[in-house]
Amino acid sequence: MDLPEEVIKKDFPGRGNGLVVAKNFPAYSEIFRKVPEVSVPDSGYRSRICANCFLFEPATGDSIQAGSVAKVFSCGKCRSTYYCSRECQLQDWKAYHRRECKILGTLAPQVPPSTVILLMRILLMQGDKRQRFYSAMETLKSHIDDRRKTEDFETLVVMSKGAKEYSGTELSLEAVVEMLCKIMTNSFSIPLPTYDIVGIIFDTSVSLINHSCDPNAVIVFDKNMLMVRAVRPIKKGEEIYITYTDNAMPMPRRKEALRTQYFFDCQCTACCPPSLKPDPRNDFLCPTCGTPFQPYVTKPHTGMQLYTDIKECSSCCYEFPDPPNVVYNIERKIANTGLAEVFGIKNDGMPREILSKMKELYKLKTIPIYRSPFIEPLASLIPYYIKQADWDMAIGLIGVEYFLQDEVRSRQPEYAPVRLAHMMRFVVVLLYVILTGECSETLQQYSIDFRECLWGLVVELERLIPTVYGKNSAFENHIRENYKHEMLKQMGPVLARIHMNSTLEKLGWYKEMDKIKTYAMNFLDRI
Ligand SMILES: C[S@@+](CC[C@H](N)C(=O)[O-])C[C@H]1O[C@@H](n2cnc3c(N)ncnc32)[C@H](O)[C@@H]1O
Repeated sequence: MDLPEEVIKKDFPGRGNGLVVAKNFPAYSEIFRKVPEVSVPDSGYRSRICANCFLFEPATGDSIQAGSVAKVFSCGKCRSTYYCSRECQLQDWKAYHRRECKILGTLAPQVPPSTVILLMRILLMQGDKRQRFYSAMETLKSHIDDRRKTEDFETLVVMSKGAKEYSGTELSLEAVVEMLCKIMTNSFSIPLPTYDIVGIIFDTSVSLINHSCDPNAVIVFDKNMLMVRAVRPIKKGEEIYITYTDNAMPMPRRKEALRTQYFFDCQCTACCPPSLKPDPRNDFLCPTCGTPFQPYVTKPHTGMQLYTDIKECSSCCYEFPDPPNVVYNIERKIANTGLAEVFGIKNDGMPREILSKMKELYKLKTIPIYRSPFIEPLASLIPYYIKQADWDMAIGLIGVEYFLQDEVRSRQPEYAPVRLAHMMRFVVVLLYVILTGECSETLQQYSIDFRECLWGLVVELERLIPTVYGKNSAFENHIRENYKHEMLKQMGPVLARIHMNSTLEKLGWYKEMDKIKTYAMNFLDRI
């Protein structure tokens, strides 16, 4: 474990070790950065990403497209590990690959799950590196006894058996299972700026960061460089918190996810605030007047005491049917749609099904569109409609995401990495619409100047990316070189000068974006 001197490991009763800062960090500053100790590309991306530096070019808002990654080539021996350069290949060979290459070659064309490869990389470590890593791992939580009680435990044992056999480790199966449990508790996924998850990392210092649903820090990657960055000011002596779950979910669902995946009952300031703070993630709406209400009790509670008693709307005095089960009934309706479990489109019929279920819930007028369970399903529809080149739908959904959901889902929307990913996707879609000239009559009625919208989004992205990723990140360079320069070139010298020397306000960007917002709001009633 190697920590910079500004960060100190500290034991906290109830949550184990955590990291605190030894000096003040202003908002949007970098707390520390490092190349993670062990990283492995996700199986789905293995042949399209460099296993050493995770080189990518975020060319679309949704997934890596052929041609968007600098050309990678496979290791000539195992043919299942890819690199962008001989230098990367050599570095990875020295660090890990020389010990796993033969094993992967024997298994090819099958590739073990990335968690198993990661486990093998740890089992195959040797010498000083092994000693240092294993002793840093010792105190990390495995939750093995909790995991033993879960349905998935058998799968973990099978995966451990595989890794033990392939690696030929002298460790007992029990020790390997415990190691896998530590990986499950302490590894993090690698998101591209587009929010595609392309791999996992395990790092004995980064894994010490504890969770809060109201985090003060975020982990981002610039290629394979991991950065822990403050999203608000963090005072000397304060603990660093990131979020482990989908932070757009309402409190009971976040708590459930943390309990089942990380085995703790979250008592953070968002789950048990010292004073009653409105949190839009927990909003329900009065179906008559639309006033939000917050039904969850905010003291440490058991499942039984989760709701406060809601009898009538505090604003219009509408009497809710069936008190005190109001919220329970709404939550049951949400659960019945299955929408909360939708994280991607798996078959052709699914988009229509998702849309009709969203409509069903939207019509109840009791759950606001800006919160879960509308967020994930809506996000998964966007790439589908982009692929269909259905711009009416794509722009409508992106508009809802950008104007209505992002403002609420991220506490500091301007500085949330996911918000930037959505802006990037917005850019890509507008570009398609402009290039193809395909714009339906419905969209035309709004007289939107898509070029102006696109220009403003690119300028905003260029301004915001350094606050999240630091200066000169691959993402920032990509936006500048592939979008901004190109747009300026296309405008010609006169227009380019006007745009470069003017504010977005003067250029009328906000007015044009408002037209898309209006379109998105009307779109909600139309679908
Ligand atoms: C990635 S580890 C964080 C480091 C950990 N505290 C340790 O000592 O190894 C995740 C585990 O830490 C604990 N943890 C993290 N955040 C917590 C929190 N807010 N409250 C209680 N326990 C927490 C849980 O046991 C969780 O499974």
